[in-house]
Amino acid sequence: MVTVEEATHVVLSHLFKPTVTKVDLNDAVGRVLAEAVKADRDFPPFNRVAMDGIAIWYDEWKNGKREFYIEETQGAGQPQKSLKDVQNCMEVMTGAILPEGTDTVIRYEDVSIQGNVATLLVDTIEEGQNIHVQGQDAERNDTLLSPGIILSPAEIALLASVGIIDVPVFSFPRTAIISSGDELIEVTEVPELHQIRRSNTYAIDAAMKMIGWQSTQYHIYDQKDFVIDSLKVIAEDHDVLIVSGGVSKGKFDFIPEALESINVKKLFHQVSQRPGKPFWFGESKKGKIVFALPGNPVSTYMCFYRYILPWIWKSLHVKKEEQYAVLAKDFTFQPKLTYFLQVTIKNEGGRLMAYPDAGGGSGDFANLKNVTGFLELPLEQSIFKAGEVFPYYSFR
Ligand SMILES: Nc1nc2c(c(=O)[nH]1)N[C@H]1C(S)=C(S)[C@@H](COP(=O)(O)OP(=O)(O)OC[C@H]3O[C@@H](n4cnc5c(N)ncnc54)[C@H](O)[C@@H]3O)O[C@H]1N2
Ligand code: MOO
Ligand SMILES: [Mg+2]
Repeated sequence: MVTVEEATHVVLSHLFKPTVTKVDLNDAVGRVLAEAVKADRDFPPFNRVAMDGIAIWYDEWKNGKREFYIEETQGAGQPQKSLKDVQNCMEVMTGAILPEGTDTVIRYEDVSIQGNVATLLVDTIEEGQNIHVQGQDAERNDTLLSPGIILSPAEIALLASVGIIDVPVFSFPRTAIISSGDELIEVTEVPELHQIRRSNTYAIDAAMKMIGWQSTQYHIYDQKDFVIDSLKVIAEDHDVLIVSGGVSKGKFDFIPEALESINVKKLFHQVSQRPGKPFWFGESKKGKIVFALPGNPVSTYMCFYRYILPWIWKSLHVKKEEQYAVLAKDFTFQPKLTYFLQVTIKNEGGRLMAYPDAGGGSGDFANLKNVTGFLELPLEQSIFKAGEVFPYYSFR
């Protein structure tokens, strides 16, 4: 048996090496950027007029000039124009390149225009005002985005602006989610009294889909040879196997043995945690990773969030901050195990308060809909006081 810390260390030392693939910019949100992106031009690429109005040469105003003859208009999308006489002005529109021979923009609200003459209505202006200066936000060749960023709408805008339509992203591993157990039937079937519809693989698949990770689902029955043959075949076509069930002490819990018989080396079996103690983890000679999660639905679910999610993020070079929350009510847990306490998070005055809602054990997956995640309560402690801060893992 290993501790949660040891298990975490082992899991995070056996990462998947992602390949780089290209996705269309329109499909890239939520994906993980695989290469650095540099500015192809300055940001902004020219001195950009930031207000609709007139552009003047500031020194003229400084020398007392308040009325300016309007030479012409510089619109957005027009090549740069030139002020012929510094005593004059040019009408300018937001988004236009600042005309040559001008250095200051005055808003329409601050001038009165009669015929071709603009007269200032304000007493003070500042040199260079209302201009978004070339290179102010970033310079050409500056690194705008680094690999390992999860692309949000903000990054999509940057990619668009530098002309990247085929976005290099890390690909997820080819992943199989495998349920095991003779009691489990298809969602579409009507169960006999002793049967239940399988739900774990759907939950895991859904959790994966939320981050853009696709998988294929399989089911295997509790016959040893069938388990061995099935796992062998499935392992051929996948980089990662996530198995649910069949890893404990039961007569029909063949998964660990079957995995070792197909040369998946056990890296640990059993973690001093609740739920999810029978968790088995291994790697094949070909570098295929196997997470064999305990079948109780809450165990499967929590092990996914506690181990597999951090594992995939680290594999894809994504840096995720650890989250913490404040226990909102006293709680006691005596066994010498790390306890994953289901909680509902409420933001109270900027503090994340975690309200315990432990549910009815690791078979009670109906409780998962009531909570937002879990607190990790350390093994060496058994009395947990309101106000103490613990690592928080979110389901949402
Ligand atoms: N003698 C012992 N018995 C058990 C121990 C132990 O240490 N000694 N550990 C218990 C713990 S903790 C857990 S967790 C379970 C883990 O069992 P398995 O991984 O072998 O899982 P199964 O036996 O196949 O199933 C357990 C339970 O979960 C239900 N299940 C499984 N898969 C699904 C699914 N896809 N959808 C919905 N429900 C599923 C299954 O029907 C069982 O009720 O072992 C304890 N026993
Ligand atoms: O881990 Mo078992 O996970 O308590 O049911
Ligand atoms: Mg079992």
